[in-house]
Amino acid sequence: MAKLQVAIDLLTTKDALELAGKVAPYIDIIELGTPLIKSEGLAVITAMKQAFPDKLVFADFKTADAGELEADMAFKAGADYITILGATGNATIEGAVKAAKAHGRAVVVDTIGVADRVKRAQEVTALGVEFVELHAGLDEQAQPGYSIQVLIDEAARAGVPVSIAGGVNVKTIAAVKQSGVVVAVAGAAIYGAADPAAAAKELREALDAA
Ligand SMILES: O=C([C@H](O)CO)[C@H](O)[C@H](O)COP(=O)(O)O
Repeated sequence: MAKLQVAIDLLTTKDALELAGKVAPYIDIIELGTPLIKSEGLAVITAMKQAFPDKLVFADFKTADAGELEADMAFKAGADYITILGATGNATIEGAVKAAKAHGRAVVVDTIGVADRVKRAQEVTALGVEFVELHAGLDEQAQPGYSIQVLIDEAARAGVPVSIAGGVNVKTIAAVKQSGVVVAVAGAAIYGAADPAAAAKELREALDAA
């Protein structure tokens, strides 16, 4: 069963906790977006895990160096997952995996900036990461002609555990699931909705039905 991850790209702990409270019944993983962590620091991770101990908390660090140190910081704060950039060297990913093993947690590799996402996903899976996020970030999504279909096609041929992030919504989530992902990530489709709880419920139902 594919998991549903809400990406919270809000800027305050208060707003993030409020959103999580609305959508928690429908989601498996709570992602604290990179701007949120930069704005609020490690304390937002601790606050979220304390408020939702039964949810998996995903710290979107997008680490590019000092993998073991940053992963240790995220896990000590309460994160279940940390993201490391796939565009960085293997040593950074291996360091984060070492910290994850020490804490009993997991590393996710984010493919932002990677030219061949499928090849890199296969390479880093061999290093011990939990899954790879095939990701078109907010700036890439804003480019003319962007389509999530490229990520869906890549997921279908990856042959390793992947998630998709970058425009997942109620229209695309069935195709996202059918591509074989282990996690579907939805940010703006939930936090940008007039009724985030209703949006999360609709996504949950569409994901489970696909
Ligand atoms: O990870 C993200 C981005 O880099 C900013 O932190 C987004 O949360 C992720 O791309 C989700 O995107 P949308 O579902 O398209 O909002």
